[in-house]
Amino acid sequence: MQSADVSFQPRTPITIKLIGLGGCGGNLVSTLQLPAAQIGVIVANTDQQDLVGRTTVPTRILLGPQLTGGKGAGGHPQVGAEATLESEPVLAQALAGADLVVIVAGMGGGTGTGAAPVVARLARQLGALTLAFVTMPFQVEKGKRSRTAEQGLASLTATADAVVVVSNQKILRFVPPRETLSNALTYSNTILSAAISGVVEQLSLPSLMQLDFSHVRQTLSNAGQTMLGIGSATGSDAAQRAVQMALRCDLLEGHLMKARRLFVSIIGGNNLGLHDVNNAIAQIHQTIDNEMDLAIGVVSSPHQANPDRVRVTLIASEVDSFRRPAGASANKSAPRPKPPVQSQAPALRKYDDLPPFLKLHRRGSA
Ligand SMILES: Nc1nc2c(ncn2[C@@H]2O[C@H](COP(=O)(O)OP(=O)(O)OP(=O)(O)O)[C@@H](O)[C@H]2O)c(=O)[nH]1
Repeated sequence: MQSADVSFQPRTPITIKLIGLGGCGGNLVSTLQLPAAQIGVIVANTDQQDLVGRTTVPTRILLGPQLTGGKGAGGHPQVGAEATLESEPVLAQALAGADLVVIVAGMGGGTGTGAAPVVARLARQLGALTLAFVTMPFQVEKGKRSRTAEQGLASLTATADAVVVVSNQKILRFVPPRETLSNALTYSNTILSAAISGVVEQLSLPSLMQLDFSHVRQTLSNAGQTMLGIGSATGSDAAQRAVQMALRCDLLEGHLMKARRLFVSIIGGNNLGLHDVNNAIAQIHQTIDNEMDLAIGVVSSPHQANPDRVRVTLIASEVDSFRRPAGASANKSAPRPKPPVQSQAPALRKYDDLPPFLKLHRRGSA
């Protein structure tokens, strides 16, 4: 069993800019609880009313005032994209100096879908590692909205470094039949918020383990569409159980064993136990392929309300998803995955610490 050396390490601070696009993106970034001093939060929308009325984020950008007059994109991504191009100089100013740009948007409408690829291209041109967190629509929104969302996702995947997708429809499968649509949205927002803060907090707080930004950049740049796993637990072996949850997460689309790059964020409170973290990291090494490029970060967050809670976010990228020059073979350089290893770590004893959407699913499927 491999173990990890866990000790306090200094880290060069990086500049992070988080930008929420359209209604969904604006909602999400406005409600995230983040160590604000280190992170520049921006919301941008074609809808002036939304910008004025629904967020208190200080940096608000009206996209395409000449084109749309602040009246929204009317569900047309082409309008969202053109409005964003019109506002590119303002956006460039807001994003300047960022090492990491995190884009948040809902795919399927006009603004987020059209703006996200334009902002991703701009952020990369400015030299930032560019990650996008997006929702895909519910089936009830089907038809044009779904097609719009698929096209938007394809275009975003071609421009951002890495894209984390949370499908509203998939979340609905974990929600009891009588639950309201707005509660389903809350579940989806909880997952997205957990994933975003897992990355942003990890990279903005002092590190307990050596993880420099250049390694994160190497792991996530040109990663394409990724897999997401999240876990959360409290108690004496919280880190181990949270890691187990993330490794087995129902949200993971694809096979973790086929992943070639893996970013793992472990965030605890003031009571984070070093032996627990050490065992959790050993567990990750046991589960994944030795050839995988692995970037693990561990931080203890003073902002966390419960000092016993440990949160884990895992972003994995399969070799088939990497963006590569046309004509290059996907599997040529990929080492063969080793067969799954039977974990020697203790099995999950209870699911009480899981976020409710996963808890419901586990119970329902047991
Ligand atoms: N999880 C989650 N999804 C949302 C939320 N709001 C909207 N969505 C999803 O995101 C998609 C796009 O909606 P919006 O973000 O409101 O659209 P927009 O980008 O502002 O586009 P326009 O209104 O046409 O300018 C919707 O089809 C929903 O599936 C939210 O608060 N949470």
